[in-house]
Amino acid sequence: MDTERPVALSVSGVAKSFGPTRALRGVSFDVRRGEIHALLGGNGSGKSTMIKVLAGVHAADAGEVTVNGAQLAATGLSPSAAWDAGLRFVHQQSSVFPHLTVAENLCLGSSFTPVAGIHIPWREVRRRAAEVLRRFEIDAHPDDQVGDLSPATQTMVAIARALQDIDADSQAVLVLDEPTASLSAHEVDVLLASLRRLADDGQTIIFVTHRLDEVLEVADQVTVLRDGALVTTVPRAELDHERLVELIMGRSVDRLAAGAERTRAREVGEVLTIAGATGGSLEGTTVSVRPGEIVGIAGLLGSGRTRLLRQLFGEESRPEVTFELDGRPASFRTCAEAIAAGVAYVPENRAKDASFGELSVLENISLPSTRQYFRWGKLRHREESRRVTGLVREFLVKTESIGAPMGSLSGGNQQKVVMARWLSKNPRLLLLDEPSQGVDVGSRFEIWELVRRATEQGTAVLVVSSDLEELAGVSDRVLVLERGAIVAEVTGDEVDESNLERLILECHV
Ligand SMILES: Nc1ncnc2c1ncn2[C@@H]1O[C@H](COP(=O)(O)OP(=O)(O)OP(=O)(O)O)[C@@H](O)[C@H]1O
Repeated sequence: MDTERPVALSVSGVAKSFGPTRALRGVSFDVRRGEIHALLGGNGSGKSTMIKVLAGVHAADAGEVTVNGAQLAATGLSPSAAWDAGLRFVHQQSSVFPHLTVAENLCLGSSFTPVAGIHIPWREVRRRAAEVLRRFEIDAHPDDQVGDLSPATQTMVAIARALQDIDADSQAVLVLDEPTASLSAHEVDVLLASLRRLADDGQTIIFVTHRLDEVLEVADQVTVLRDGALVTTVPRAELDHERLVELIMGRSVDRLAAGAERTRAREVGEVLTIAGATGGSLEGTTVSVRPGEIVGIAGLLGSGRTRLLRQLFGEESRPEVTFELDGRPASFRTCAEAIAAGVAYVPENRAKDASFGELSVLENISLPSTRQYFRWGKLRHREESRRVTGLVREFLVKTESIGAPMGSLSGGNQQKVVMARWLSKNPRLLLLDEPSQGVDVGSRFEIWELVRRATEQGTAVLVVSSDLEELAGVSDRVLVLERGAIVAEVTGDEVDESNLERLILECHV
């Protein structure tokens, strides 16, 4: 990267505390025009806080932000001042309006203002939206309601919305908070290629990610935070995977190698059987999952992966598909029925579907287990606290205390709390949707170790992940889904990243 290029964004001495938590400790770094700058750090290291300070969501306690030469106090930056200075954001929680259509979302976020008086020129709004969708290769229709789209597609719409009016001359700084977290490999490629194109045209981009391969592929510069402090800003060319991990975690960490010592299903019999959901060469067959088995579910976005998990958890029904759990019919009508039968579900959108932001970490972990702490009509607080404290430690949750509200935890730490909640219940069937999303490189391995320990007790696991390296690494078998049907099964040595990628695309044709 050309160090002669002008500095587009300069962050200087930014500090922010939440009570006793020092989320940012005087962080400084520069981002040059036209570069892709990765902002990295472990869970709770301060990345989101930094972005929220830049966006004017949190007032910093100290520091300055200079955007294209205009100096702003980080202590008093408002959202409108950030916008006027040219900062654009796509936050972890999708920057979209779920109840509006794609066209309406794109229209609201653009400089295109319908000017025909009281009549909104819908045809023009839709035409424009269709063009943006095409440009960003988003598989959606202008009239689709955004809330009905998968989280991945919603993220794509949010990105398109932030980027649609930005051209090389506008000198905006685009900040993306984990834009690829729920995207499949193909979508990640599409997005990274678009970002590269934009940067080559002079667009400045900052992005946060836990996927280090992306950083090595696309970033020009890398800034690493640890415990709220700046570790370093370095050119990507000076880094490899191991060095990056060391910078982020402050120690080396084994790459996810869960496949190497996978626990084989030991018990005989089947925990789960699925009938009526097969197609292609598997049409008419029944799929089963044995105790202790980790079965991966692969497929393109919209192939029905999440839907299958939701059906199993009683959140959706499809009459032609039937399940049996331990030999008993298990087409649950409600989540309560599923939980009572020993099913646990960690959904993809944990903030919306699995967390109670106002409730404490303790309550979030204990909720489905509260009954076990009652003796003679009294809640045994001490026993509950002791157990939750142990889980928080085991799951590497970074929190001020177990009484802290869930909403005060960083995204990755909330994910760990949801995992702790369900794994501690020793479920018979564990459903995981993108379990490593937002979890840092140091915690992934440990989380999979905990899942593996559950499988040793006989828990059967169904896992959806867009990260095919991870899926191949952790799964005993992988089922490939296409249009809601299980169309292929990959076993043994065939369970490998490139094989899965090829098969998914072949099944899609
Ligand atoms: N609103 C808040 N109230 C209290 N503490 C907060 C709040 N927001 C963040 N924190 C704390 O500040 C620290 C930094 O959190 P932040 O969300 O910036 O981390 P992060 O690097 O984005 O993590 P992740 O990778 O998990 O998203 C954490 O200890 C977090 O618990």
